[in-house]
Amino acid sequence: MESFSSLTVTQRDQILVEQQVFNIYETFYDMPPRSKSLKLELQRENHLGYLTEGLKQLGPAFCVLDANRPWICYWILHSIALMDEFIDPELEDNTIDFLSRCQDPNGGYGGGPGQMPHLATTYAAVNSLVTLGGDKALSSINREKLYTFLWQMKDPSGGFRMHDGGEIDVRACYTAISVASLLNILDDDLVQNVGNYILSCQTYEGGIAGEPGSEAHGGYTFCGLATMILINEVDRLDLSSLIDWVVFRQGVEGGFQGRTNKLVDGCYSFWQGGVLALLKRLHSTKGEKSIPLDDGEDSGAESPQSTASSDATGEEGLNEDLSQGGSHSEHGDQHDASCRVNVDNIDHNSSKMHAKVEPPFNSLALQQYILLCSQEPNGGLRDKPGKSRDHYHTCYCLSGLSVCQHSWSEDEDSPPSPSAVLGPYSNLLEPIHPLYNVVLDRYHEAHEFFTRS
Ligand SMILES: CC(C)=CCC/C(C)=C/CC/C(C)=C/COP(=O)(O)OP(=O)(O)O
Ligand SMILES: [Zn+2]
Repeated sequence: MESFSSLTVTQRDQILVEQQVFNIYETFYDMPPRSKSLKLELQRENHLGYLTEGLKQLGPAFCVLDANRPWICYWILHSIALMDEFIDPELEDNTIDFLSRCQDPNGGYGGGPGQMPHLATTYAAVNSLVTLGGDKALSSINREKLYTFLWQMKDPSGGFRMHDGGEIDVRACYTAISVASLLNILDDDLVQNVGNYILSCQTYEGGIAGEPGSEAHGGYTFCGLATMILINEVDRLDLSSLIDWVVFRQGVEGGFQGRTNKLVDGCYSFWQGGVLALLKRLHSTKGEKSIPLDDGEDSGAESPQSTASSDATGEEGLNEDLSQGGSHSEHGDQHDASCRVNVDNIDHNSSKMHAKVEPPFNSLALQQYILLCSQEPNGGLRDKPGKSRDHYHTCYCLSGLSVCQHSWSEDEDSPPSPSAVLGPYSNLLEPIHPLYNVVLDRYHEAHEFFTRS
């Protein structure tokens, strides 16, 4: 990690970088000989073409039985939004109508029209509509019925089921809490005991598993950490071992693996990179509020819990407390409200607002993996060379790229410095809200809409 951290990638170094990555692939994965036409440039036009074609296929002519169509909408729409592009108004209207037909009359969204509502497709549909933005999309969500659906999915143990009679896991907790937070319908009843469930899934390795007793995995670690932040109970996790676990998931190729001893994969650029972005924001927020980090001295600062409760509705953007999501006061007694977060592994020097924070992983090496190994020059992104592109990997590779570019700026209100962006500066994507993975300005619009309506 040390020698990777000291790498600087300039135009002059580009050929060396390509050689390095492809030597690794030839050696370890027996990939085809290195291509001469590799570029560190994001192939925006080609990605846009691939994504727009995919969205058109969801229209009335779509006849394949598929239980994932709101996901396909989200992966495509979010990827397009990350590139600061828009779809044409007719396609937008068709997409809103299509998602409305996936909405169950009793609340929540199914995988297609007439299918039973499911938490994962509900999350995907809501994020899609937030990404489209505008009154028609946002007001198409029946929030009252959606709340009823979320409540029906709540298990007496505290966790959530993915669907009626379905499995209880960390994904279900995240999708339920994320949707409720984004739509401003999160309350103490939904939050009750979720924290205990997530806590029971943190493993001896430090990452979070899908269910108690399973193996820590990047996807679930993102879901678990984001949920704990949204319900304002993040201090209950062992954040020190969590960050250790996630930074050691970056491989020599620059990409992240999802779990110990598995291959790197482009989609973990977001699941693992997003965890690091959340921890960074959490740390900055705590720094801004002078919460003691590691010295054991009482600064007289408010506890994270009391701070978040008082801020619950009035905050804005990434400078807001990441735990703005809901009402938490009744459950504050479930854990020690004065407990201190041991986040000293994140950055020893950043108790000051806007202190420069170096990423605790090699951000340029990850961008290099995304651009050189995951990017298909003809459009779309993939797990790794030798695999085919798909909309899921396109979405999460681009989300991970955005997180790399934006999350470690000195001043979060200004664009990142060119040194944070690998390749031409035109590679810069839109910033996201890391708790929901929607583009930040779309989040702001939705936040404003659901606060007033
Ligand atoms: C919001 C939401 C629904 C999030 C889902 C999070 C997510 C990606 C969970 C991971 C699921 C999982 C165990 C994959 C392992 O697949 P694998 O064995 O094929 O891959 P691996 O070898 O990389 O572990
Ligand atoms: Zn993947």
